[in-house]
This record gives sequence, structure tokens and C-alpha cells, in this order.
Amino acid sequence: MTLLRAEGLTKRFVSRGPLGARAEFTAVDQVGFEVRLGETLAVVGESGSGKSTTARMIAKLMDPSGGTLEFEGEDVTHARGAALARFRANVQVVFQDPFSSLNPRHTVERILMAPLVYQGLAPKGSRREHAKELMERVGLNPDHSLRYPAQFSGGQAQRIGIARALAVNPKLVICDEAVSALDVSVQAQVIELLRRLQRESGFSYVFIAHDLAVVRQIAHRVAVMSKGRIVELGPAEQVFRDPQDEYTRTLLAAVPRIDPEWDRRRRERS
Ligand SMILES: Nc1ncnc2c1ncn2[C@@H]1O[C@H](COP(=O)(O)OP(=O)(O)OP(=O)(O)O)[C@@H](O)[C@H]1O
Repeated sequence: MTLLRAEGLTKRFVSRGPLGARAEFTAVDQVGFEVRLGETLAVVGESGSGKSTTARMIAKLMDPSGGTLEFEGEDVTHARGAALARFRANVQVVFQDPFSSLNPRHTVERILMAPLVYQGLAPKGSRREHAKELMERVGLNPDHSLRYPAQFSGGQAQRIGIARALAVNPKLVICDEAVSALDVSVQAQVIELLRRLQRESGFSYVFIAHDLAVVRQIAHRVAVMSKGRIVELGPAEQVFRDPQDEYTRTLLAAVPRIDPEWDRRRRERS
């Protein structure tokens, strides 16, 4: 079942030169893909290829200059008000830097209760309990619910970001370079967590990343972006084994090989 469908999504930015000359730049150019229920679609590409701009458009954090976006068959391209609130309850984002996306003056409990309050979910008396459950689900100690983001490590803070995204029970979670800022060993733990949560709850991910070694561990399908366009899209295994596009081959050539022993153990566990 198709959850989200993007068709011809385009984003043009306008800038002014030193003499006031107007220059237009197309950051995302006619991008189209669908995200199916329960799958992970990775969007990969080098810096500046338009991945984050695409993520922002499909998360409805930025309006496209052209194209359409559908969620569960409903056109949400220009959704506002109640339709936008409904969309936000279904589609959540985990950002790259947990520390800048979590309010440093709020406790974890307050951070995790905020989406419940905003969406009117969970009766008032049970929100605190719900926040603690969310902490447990992402592998954090619920006794630390009154701590502030700065009292956690980078990996733990990203777990808070993930818990916040899960608070409203979304159908789609967009991870925008969600593990890029973490150390490799912490990255692997957070990816394991994301995979487990998907197994438990069956939601979909759009996983934006520049690191193909990371993508290989989580993606079911891969879209490769270059200069604002999708140059290749297919099942992860096929894209990694037999890339059709020259640019994909160049990207893959730059990926360090995954430790085969680690990969074998991971496959056994899943
Ligand atoms: N608000 C903006 N105004 C003007 N240009 C922008 C804006 N946001 C992004 N761009 C430009 O659009 C292009 C695509 O940027 P985007 O951040 O989507 O790429 P990316 O693939 O996510 O790269 P990175 O991994 O470095 O973030 C870049 O050339 C960028 O400079």
C-alpha cells in the first residue's frame, strides 16, 4: 500500500546578486517517488544534491515550487489547518542534530509530552506515564525523565528525538541525516533501534543520508539523487549489487566495505 507519493516535486530558490540581479536556482527538479507502508526508502546523494530540500518538502516544512504530494491518497500539497494537523500526526521528522532540535530548557518528560498535548492524544493524567514508556521503548532509563537534553550523550539525545517522533504514533518517520553526526558504534546502535521500532510498529521511514554504508544497513529501496534529480531508484540490493547509473557507481566506489562478520550477525538477529 502506498503511503506517500511525490510527483514532479520541484524547489527553486531565488537569490539576489551584488547588483540586485535576480538569480534562480533549481535545488530539486521534478522528483517523484512513492513510499510504501512498512518500508524504508533511503534517499542518498552527495552534499548539495537536494536531499534535505526534498525531505523538507515531503515533511511539509517547506512548500514546493511545483509538483504534488499525496498522503494516503489525499492531495496534501497545499494542506493547511486541520488537514495539515492530520498530516503532522502521521508524518514526523528526526533531524541530524538532536541538541539543536530539542529545547535545551525543557526536561525530556516535557519534550515528549508536548506532541501529545499538541495532538490532544493521551488523557492529561497519563501523559507523564506515556513519556516514560516512550523512553523505555527507545532504550533510555525512564528514571531520567526530569533531566535536560545537555545531560545526555549524542546517541542518547538522538534517542529522545526518535521518541518524540514516535509519541504521536506516526505512519511515516523522515530521518534527515539522523545518524550522521554520531560515532560509528553509536550509529550502529541507533540504526538497530530504528530497525527494531519498525519491526514492532510497522511504520515507514524515508531515510536521508549521504553515507551509503549506513543506508545499506537499513534501506529496502534506494533513490539516488544528483544535482536535484533522482538518477536511480530501485530495491536496495539491486542498486548496491548492480547500479545502472554512472553516478551511483561512483558513489558506491567511495564506500568502505562493511565488516562481513558484523553484517552476518546483524542478518541473523533480524
Ligand atoms: N534556503 C535556501 N536558499 C537557497 N539555496 C538553498 C537553500 N536551501 C538549500 N539550498 C541549495 O540547494 C541545494 C540543495 O541543498 P540540500 O541541502 O537540499 O542538499 P543536500 O543533498 O541535503 O546536501 P547536504 O547533505 O549538504 O545538506 C544546495 O546547492 C543548497 O545550497
